[in-house]
Amino acid sequence: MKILTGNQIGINLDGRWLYRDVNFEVQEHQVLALLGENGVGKTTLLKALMQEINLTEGNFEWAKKDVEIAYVPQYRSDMQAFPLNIKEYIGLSFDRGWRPWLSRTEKDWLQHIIKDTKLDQIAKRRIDQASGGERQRAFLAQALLKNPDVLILDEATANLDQSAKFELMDVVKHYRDHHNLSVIMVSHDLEIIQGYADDYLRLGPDGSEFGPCQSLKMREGEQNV
Ligand SMILES: Nc1ncnc2c1ncn2[C@@H]1O[C@H](COP(=O)(O)OP(=O)(O)OP(=O)(O)O)[C@@H](O)[C@H]1O
Repeated sequence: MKILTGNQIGINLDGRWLYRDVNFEVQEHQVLALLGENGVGKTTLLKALMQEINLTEGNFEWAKKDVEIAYVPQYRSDMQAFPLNIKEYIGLSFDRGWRPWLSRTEKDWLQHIIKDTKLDQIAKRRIDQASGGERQRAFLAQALLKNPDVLILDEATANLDQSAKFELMDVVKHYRDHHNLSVIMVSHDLEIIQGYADDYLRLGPDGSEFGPCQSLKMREGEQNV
C-alpha cells in the first residue's frame, strides 16, 4: 500500500529554485533512498516532509491522517557530557520524557526496543561513553520508540565504520520487515543504498529521477552517489 505521494514538488529558497516537478511514491515496508549532490536540497525536502518549511509548489499526499514521522540525524562525535544512561536516554523519547514511573506497557515497549537495537547488554552505560555505533543505535531506538509510520534517516550511517553502519541498517531492515514502517534515507553510500533501499529519488536542479534501485546507474565520474 502506498503511504506517501510527492506531486509536482518544487522548492524555491530566497528566489532560487532548488528543484521543480519532483514526483515520487513511498510504499509501506519500503525504503526510499534520497540522492543528489551536496547542496541540492535533500535535507530541505526532509524539512518540508516534517512540516518545518513549506513547499513552494506541489504537495505531499499521505494515505492516512496523523502520520507519525521519526527522524535520525547524522552521527556527531562532539557529544557533551550527558548524565543519563542509554536506557534513560532512549526513554526521553516518550511523549512526556523520561520518568521513573513509566507504565508497565511503556516499560515493556522500551525493553523491546532496547533489545531489538542490540543495546540490552549496555543499557546501563552512560550515553556519553557509548561508541559511535552504539550512540547511533540509541538515536535509532529513540525514533523507533515513537512507533513511527515513516522513519527518516539523514545520512545516519555517515561517519560510522563498516560494521557499525551495517548493524544500524540491519535493525532498520528488521523493523521495516516486521512493522508497518516506511523509510526515507539520505545517503551517499552506494553499498548501503544497494543493500537496503528499494527505490531511489535523485534530486537535481535540471531534473529529478525516481525509480527502482536496480535501475540506479552511477553517473560518469561519480565515486559514490
Ligand atoms: N533557510 C534557507 N534559506 C536559503 N537557503 C537555504 C536555506 N536552507 C538551506 N538553504 C540552501 O539550500 C541548499 C540546499 O540545502 P540542503 O541542506 O537541503 O542540501 P543537501 O542536499 O541536504 O546537502 P548535503 O548533501 O550537503 O547535506 C543549499 O544551497 C543551502 O545553502
